[in-house]
Amino acid sequence: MPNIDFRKKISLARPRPYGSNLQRALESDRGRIINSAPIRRLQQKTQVFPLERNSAVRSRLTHSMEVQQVGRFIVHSIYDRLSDSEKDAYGLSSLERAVESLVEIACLMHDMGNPPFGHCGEDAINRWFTKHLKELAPMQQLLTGLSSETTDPIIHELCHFDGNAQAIRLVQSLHRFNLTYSQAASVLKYTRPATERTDQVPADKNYLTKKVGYYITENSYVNSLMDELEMAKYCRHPLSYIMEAADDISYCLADLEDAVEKRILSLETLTEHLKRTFAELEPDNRPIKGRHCFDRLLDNVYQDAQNDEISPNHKFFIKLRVEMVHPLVNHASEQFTNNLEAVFNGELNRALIEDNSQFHALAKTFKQVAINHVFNDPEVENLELQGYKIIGGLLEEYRPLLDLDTDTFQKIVRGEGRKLPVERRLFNKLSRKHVAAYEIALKEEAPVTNPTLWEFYLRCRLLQDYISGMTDQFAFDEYKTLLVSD
Ligand SMILES: Nc1nc2c(ncn2[C@H]2C[C@H](O)[C@@H](COP(=O)(O)OP(=O)(O)OP(=O)(O)O)O2)c(=O)[nH]1
Ligand SMILES: [Mg+2]
Repeated sequence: MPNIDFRKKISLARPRPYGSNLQRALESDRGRIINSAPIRRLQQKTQVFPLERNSAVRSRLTHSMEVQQVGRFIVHSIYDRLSDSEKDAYGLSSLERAVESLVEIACLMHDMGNPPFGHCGEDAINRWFTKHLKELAPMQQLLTGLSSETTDPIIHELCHFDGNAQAIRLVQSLHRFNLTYSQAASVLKYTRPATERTDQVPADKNYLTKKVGYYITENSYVNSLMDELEMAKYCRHPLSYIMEAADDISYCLADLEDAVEKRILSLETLTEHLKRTFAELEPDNRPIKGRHCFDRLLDNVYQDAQNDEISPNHKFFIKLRVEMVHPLVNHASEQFTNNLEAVFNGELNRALIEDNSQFHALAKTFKQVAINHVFNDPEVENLELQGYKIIGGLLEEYRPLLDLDTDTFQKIVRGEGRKLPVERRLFNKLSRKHVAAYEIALKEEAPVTNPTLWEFYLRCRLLQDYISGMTDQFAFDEYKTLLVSD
């Protein structure tokens, strides 16, 4: 019998403990997240289409609500799969409500740290830092005085901004939500510190560490969380697999629905692309467990939709979702229970639905069609180029703050920057919350021995906090404002 007890992974423990009732503790986690500004900001952040005005097209918020629904469905499906004696044996019997709540809120939170303009926003921040970090005056000085062993990890981290790591930073350092460790761990998809490169990680953990998981500023928080929940190095919390599967299942269909809504694809061309892509991945075109084969299923969905006089597009996706979500959710839950020990230990080195099965091919088909026929649409790419320009342009505008030496910057922080009119005004535009996090981190014990390097690192993080916290529209407006005043 494997040594699995989910009560070790789902508990009341949190940084500042209180209360003794798990359900109440999780209700409080829900309340804090649902009522938080980072969640509200998701309504104006890109899922796929930057600066989208059509509100029928998904934003990060509406996407996250759909992920929440799929996550909940997977939890129910897992519970349906387990017998009472298995639930008892794994410590899951009395935890169904807790698991459901943890997964739902993890799903709602999963993109909380994403910057404006989606993927290209992350990339734009990293491009700017990769290109300019070593040119900034304090960094130039540090590079001449310190060994590369000291500076390389910091440089690596600052050039790898990541939405997932930023979410953990929001939870702990920027908002101090004091969530249960179980809730926070459910969103922690990767547990590689951002100071480490991928080639420093064991090969059997390559998937679990493919992206950075957390920054140095959250290092001690993540260490406590991992200790508390008995998570081994580079391993995950079991519930994060469910959140990840829910995200994968949700967006693979939704991105295509949005593309049809935006008339990037018609139903006819979409159907053809889907058939062709699936045939390349699964040439034998076997029936999907308990259903028709994919081609026939698509034809049926398409024909049915044509009979709808009001909205064939809407009907097409309702039917397609019914046909696809059920098998994919079943598959995710089956993978969860079939690999229970590896999932419990957080060492399953892949996503639940990525197992080279027919279901994996289905999800891959949808994603591939989006990559080949949606993400490269000229309108999308033009908007993304604007996104790059806006993020890069904003960082360039704020660059004077990063070129100051520590003492001069500290003067501005203390309100003594009269002789630095531009820098002082730029500083005043930053969020007070972000500045407070910078000041608090400076007062606490530094995980980096050189105080100048640590201060400069925190200042870069402050700028990344500010830029990544913007919505698409705010970033655009801010860029226009600063450009006009140039
Ligand atoms: N416009 C556009 N959207 C993309 C591209 N690649 C992926 N997407 C969309 C597909 C999904 O709706 C969404 C997934 O975004 P995330 O940033 O959350 O990435 P994912 O969850 O796959 O990875 P991660 O959370 O970083 O492990 O972004 C792209 O090249 N262009
Ligand atoms: Mg994501």
